[in-house]
Amino acid sequence: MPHRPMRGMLAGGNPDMAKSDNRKRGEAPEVPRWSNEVVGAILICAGLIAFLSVISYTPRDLPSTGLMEAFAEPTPPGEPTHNFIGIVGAFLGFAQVSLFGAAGYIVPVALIWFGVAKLVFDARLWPRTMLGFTVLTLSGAAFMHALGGHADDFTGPGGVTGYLLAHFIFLKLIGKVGSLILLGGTYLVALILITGQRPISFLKGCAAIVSGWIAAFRERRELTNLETAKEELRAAERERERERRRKERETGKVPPTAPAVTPETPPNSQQELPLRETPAPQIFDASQRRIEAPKPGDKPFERKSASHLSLSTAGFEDYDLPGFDLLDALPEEEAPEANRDELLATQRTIVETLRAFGIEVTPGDITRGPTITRYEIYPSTGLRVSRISQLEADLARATCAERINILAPIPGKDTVGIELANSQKVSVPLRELLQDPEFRSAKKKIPLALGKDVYGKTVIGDLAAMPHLLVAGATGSGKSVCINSIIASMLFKFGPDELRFIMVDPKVVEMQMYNKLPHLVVPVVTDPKKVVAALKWVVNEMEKRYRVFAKTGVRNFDSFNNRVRPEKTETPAEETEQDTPPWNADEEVDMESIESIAAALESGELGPEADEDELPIEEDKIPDRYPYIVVLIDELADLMQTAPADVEMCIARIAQKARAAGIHLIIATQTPRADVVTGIIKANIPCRIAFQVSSQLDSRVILDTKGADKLVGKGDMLYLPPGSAKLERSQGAFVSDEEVERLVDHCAAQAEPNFEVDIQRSIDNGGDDDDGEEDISAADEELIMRCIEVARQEQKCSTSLLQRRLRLGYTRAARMVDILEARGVVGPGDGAKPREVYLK
Ligand SMILES: Nc1ncnc2c1ncn2[C@@H]1O[C@H](COP(=O)(O)OP(=O)(O)OP(=O)(O)O)[C@@H](O)[C@H]1O
Repeated sequence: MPHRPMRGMLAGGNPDMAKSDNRKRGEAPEVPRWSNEVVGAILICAGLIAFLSVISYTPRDLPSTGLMEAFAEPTPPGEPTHNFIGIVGAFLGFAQVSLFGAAGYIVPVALIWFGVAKLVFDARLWPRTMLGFTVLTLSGAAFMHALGGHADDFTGPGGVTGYLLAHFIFLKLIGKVGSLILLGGTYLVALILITGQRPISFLKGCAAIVSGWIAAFRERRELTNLETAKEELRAAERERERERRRKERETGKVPPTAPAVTPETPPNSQQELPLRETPAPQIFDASQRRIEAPKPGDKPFERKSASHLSLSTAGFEDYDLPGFDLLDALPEEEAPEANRDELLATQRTIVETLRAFGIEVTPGDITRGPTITRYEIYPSTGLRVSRISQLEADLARATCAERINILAPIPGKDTVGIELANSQKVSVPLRELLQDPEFRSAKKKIPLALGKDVYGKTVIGDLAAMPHLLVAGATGSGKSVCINSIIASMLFKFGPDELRFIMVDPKVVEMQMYNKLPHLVVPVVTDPKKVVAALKWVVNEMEKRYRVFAKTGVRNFDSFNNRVRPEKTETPAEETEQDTPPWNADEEVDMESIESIAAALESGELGPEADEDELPIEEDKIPDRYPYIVVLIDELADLMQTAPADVEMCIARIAQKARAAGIHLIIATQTPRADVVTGIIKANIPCRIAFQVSSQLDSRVILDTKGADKLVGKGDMLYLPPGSAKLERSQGAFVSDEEVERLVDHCAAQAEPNFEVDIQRSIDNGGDDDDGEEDISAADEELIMRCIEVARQEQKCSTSLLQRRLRLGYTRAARMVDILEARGVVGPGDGAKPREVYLK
């Protein structure tokens, strides 16, 4: 019944109130009474007369005699009356205007309002509405007077009423501003009482309508532009076709009588756009295994011969690398094959949904990976691929997918990919990846079995090339499993003499099972306060390695380990250096590490270059080979809470320079916030793995782009390989805790944990290699003297000052400052301020 709300509004200002009013009157049907209609008609007529009188009122229509003389304006003789209602209208208009001023218009509106209510809706004259109109008229008149400022003149814009109310009450009591606020408010309240409408909702509604119009207008304009562009494209194609046929006719290929066929396409329709010629779609099931089972006792890697390792195997000669048997056997049964009909049905749904939105596409290949299936589509010519991405939510609804990811386009391809999670996931056991020839390839120095991509290709990273890795994802997304696979990958290839771990685990639970590993340099570090010390030790170790490289004339870790070693007992070192090339001539030249060492020498990182004696590396202390050092940090957030500046600085220093020294960092976090994974850390760790995160913002923190928020969890990951901007989506390798335990037990049975007591002490002491003044060499002593001289001259001392003046590396300069403090030459540190010098 359309009249009900209107009736409610007219009668009581509120439709609900009108209804309740009806209910109160009982169940009997309401019979309109003739008196209501008569009263209604009279009120409407009176209202119209009053309204027309007031809108056409002019004082020139008033008679300029008698009482009216004071109010009338002179009229040229013979001029007709202006008022629509004649002389009566002139008087009526005068009455309304002089009584209520500008608010005089409200009176006829009220009369018409009540008239319509009575006549059309048979409503009662609801007292609240009458009260509303009265308040509206009075407050309107008083407001106009207060606004007009005619303090003692009742011919002002508020009429007599406005004058009396405003002048004698409001302006006197609350001044002009107060009156305007109060009267304006009262006016608004009266309007709400009458109409039952809330002005804010009303304005909001209006704004929504206007913004809807604007959006529709924009969309129409965009569509028009698109159609114009397409039409131009089609015209150009037609023109080319005509030209081609003309040429063919001229060269005689087509008989001149043959009619020239022009592909006429009706304009303005996406559907009629030429669809591209595309290869026939195919279905690939990449989730199936293609690896043959290894023979019992097979290993991914065999230990290198003792002769090759020279002296480096001390204590680990009999170390036996783990074999495949330590991992669970791959299930005999293959994963269920993809259901072709189901895949084709989903593809049809995708194509039809897009078509329903006016986007014409051709279906392409379907690839079923272990976790997701990728449906490729070929967009028609001239279609903006971003239009497909905009329909993400609609495609998710149509395919009933929980999460959907649209690659528009698939990097390196001319198709758009729509990725949907499989109803049945196929796990990727670590063993399957280790059996892959790529894992055993000699090209990868530190192979890491990461997972399998949607095309079934194994994703094997090389930590030596990365050279550092950031792994991030929400809790439960598969991070720990990934870290375990990474550690296991390394354990399968390296003995404790070839690779050592420093594991940092502030959460205490994740890495405890590795405490037995003979590969550990020190037991798993769990105290966040000691982590900085451990990292500082790594920085020192890195710088020490660089000094050794400089001393032996090699450029990097590989050259050092593969160099021809001097016969210590027979040949003096100098002669050997002359006789043998410093590095293997067949090796590729690593310009980066050369530059890195040159820069390190330049900046004094490797100690003052002029004086060879100052290098605290003695020939007989140079080891035969260095092991890789892999620093694993599980939960960066905990460390960043304890000592953000130190941790960030150490990570940045290691990340910048450690590659050529054979030191690599793997950092994991479940808190991908910008204050944890800071810009400095990200800039230095370009290689990343992201597991599922909760928001696009988190994804951007890890990968600098969205995508990780669209992952489906449990090992579904995005991998940003080194030197590439192309993210690879894959299913992470799965290794169970039992498998890891078996692997660790195997390694532990081969060799005792060989913790470095000195390093542990250094970490306990705060990260310096030298614990105290006792270890200061003669060369150091001379340097200390030079530092004291600088401090005395400058009457201030800081690490950066010593770095600058004596061309020292940071660690060395910081150590000098500590020694000067211990000797009482300089005062204690005070933030960034230089220290006080006691020696005057
Ligand atoms: N690659 C994978 N394949 C199959 N299932 C996986 C994989 N990775 C993880 N899962 C499943 O997800 C669960 C959670 O994984 P995981 O413990 O690695 O998460 P997490 O991100 O480390 O969480 P937390 O930070 O709480 O430790 C595992 O118990 C396992 O069932």
